[in-house]
Amino acid sequence: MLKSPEHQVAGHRAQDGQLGPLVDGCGIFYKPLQGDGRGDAEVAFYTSLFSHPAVPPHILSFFPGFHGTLVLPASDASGPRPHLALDDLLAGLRSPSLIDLKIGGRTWPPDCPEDYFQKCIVKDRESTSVALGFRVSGVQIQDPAGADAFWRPSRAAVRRYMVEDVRRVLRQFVSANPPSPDQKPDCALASAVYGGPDGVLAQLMELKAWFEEQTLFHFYSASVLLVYEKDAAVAAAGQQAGKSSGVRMKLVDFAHVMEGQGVIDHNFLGGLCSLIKFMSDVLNDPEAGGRESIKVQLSCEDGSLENLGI
Ligand SMILES: O=P(O)(O)O[C@@H]1[C@@H](OP(=O)(O)O)[C@H](OP(=O)(O)O)[C@H](O)[C@H](OP(=O)(O)O)[C@H]1OP(=O)(O)O
Ligand SMILES: Nc1ncnc2c1ncn2[C@@H]1O[C@H](COP(=O)(O)OP(=O)(O)O)[C@@H](O)[C@H]1O
Repeated sequence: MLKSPEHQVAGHRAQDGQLGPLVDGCGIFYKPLQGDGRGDAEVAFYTSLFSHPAVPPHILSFFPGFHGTLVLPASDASGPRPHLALDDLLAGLRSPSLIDLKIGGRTWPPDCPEDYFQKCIVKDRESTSVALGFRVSGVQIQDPAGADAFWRPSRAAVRRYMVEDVRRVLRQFVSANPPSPDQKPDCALASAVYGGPDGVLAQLMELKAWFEEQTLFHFYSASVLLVYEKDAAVAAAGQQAGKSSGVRMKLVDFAHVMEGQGVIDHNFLGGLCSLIKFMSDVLNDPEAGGRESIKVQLSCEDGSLENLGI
C-alpha cells in the first residue's frame, strides 16, 4: 500500500490533495516527476550518475539507490504519473531524527527563467544561503519524551532561521536533551553522530574531496539529508571503542542539476566547506551553546535568573 511518508521534513508533500512523494513500506520512495522539465532533469541526472564511468563507485553511496521510473497513481488524484523509484532513506527506522540542509549560496541555475531567479534570490538572501552557503530546509528531532514524540519546527519557522538559529539547531540535532529555548543543547551525541570514522564529518570530507575535482555536475538547490536514530546513537556514545551510530548521509533533490562543463561546482563546494566548519565547531566545542549558554553562564554568576529572562 502506497502512502505519504511519515517523516518527510521538506519539499512538496502528498497531503491535502497535493502532489508529493509516496512510500511503499518495503524500502522504496517514489518521487513524482515534477513539471517544467524538473522531473525529466532529475531522471536524466540519476541515469547519468549511475552509468557514468568517471563517477567513482564509493561516491554513488552518497546518493539514494535508483531503480528507474514507475507509473503510479499521483497523490493529487490527477491520475497515472511517472515516479522516480529511489531507496527509502528512512527504511527500517521507527523514530528517525533528520535534517535537510540545502547546499549552496545560490540555489538558481544559470539561464533559469527570470521569475524563478527572482523567487530563488529572495529566498537565498532572506535565509542563511548567501551568508553561510547553506540553509536548513527542514528538521525533525526525536524527543526524549517517547519514541513517537518529535520536535518539528514549522516550515515558516525554519524559513526564518538566521545564522545563530542554524548554529543552535545543528547542536540540538545531536543532543540527548529536548530542544528548548531555555535549555542549552547538551551535544551528548555529537561525537557519535558527527564524529568517528563513519560519522557525518568523515563522510562530508570524503564528499568534499570529490567536489574538489569533479567537473561533471553542478548541483543547484540539492540537499544533504542526515538521518539517525537516537537509541543507536546513545548506544554508540556509551561505547569506548567507537561503535557506529548508523547515521545516514545522502544527497537528495536533483531537479536543478546542470552539466559541469569542465568547471568545479564552487557554489556547492563552498557550502560543503561551510557546513563542515559548523559541524566541526559542534564537535570541538560541545560545551558552547550559542546565546543560551551565555545566558546560563551569566545567570549562574550573578544568580539573577529572572533578570535575564530565563
Ligand atoms: O515554492 P516553495 O517556496 O515552497 O519552494 C520550494 C522549496 O521550498 P523552500 O524554499 O525550502 O521553502 C523547495 O525546497 P526544499 O526541497 O523544501 O528544500 C524546493 O526548492 C522546491 O523546488 P524544487 O522542487 O526543488 O524544484 C521549491 O518549489 P518550487 O516553487 O520551486 O516548485
Ligand atoms: N530517497 C528518499 N528517502 C526518504 N526520504 C526522502 C528521500 N528523498 C527525499 N526525501 C524526503 O523528502 C524531502 C524532500 O525531498 P526533495 O527531493 O527535496 O523534494 P522536492 O523536490 O519536493 O523539494 C526531504 O527533505 C526528505 O525528508
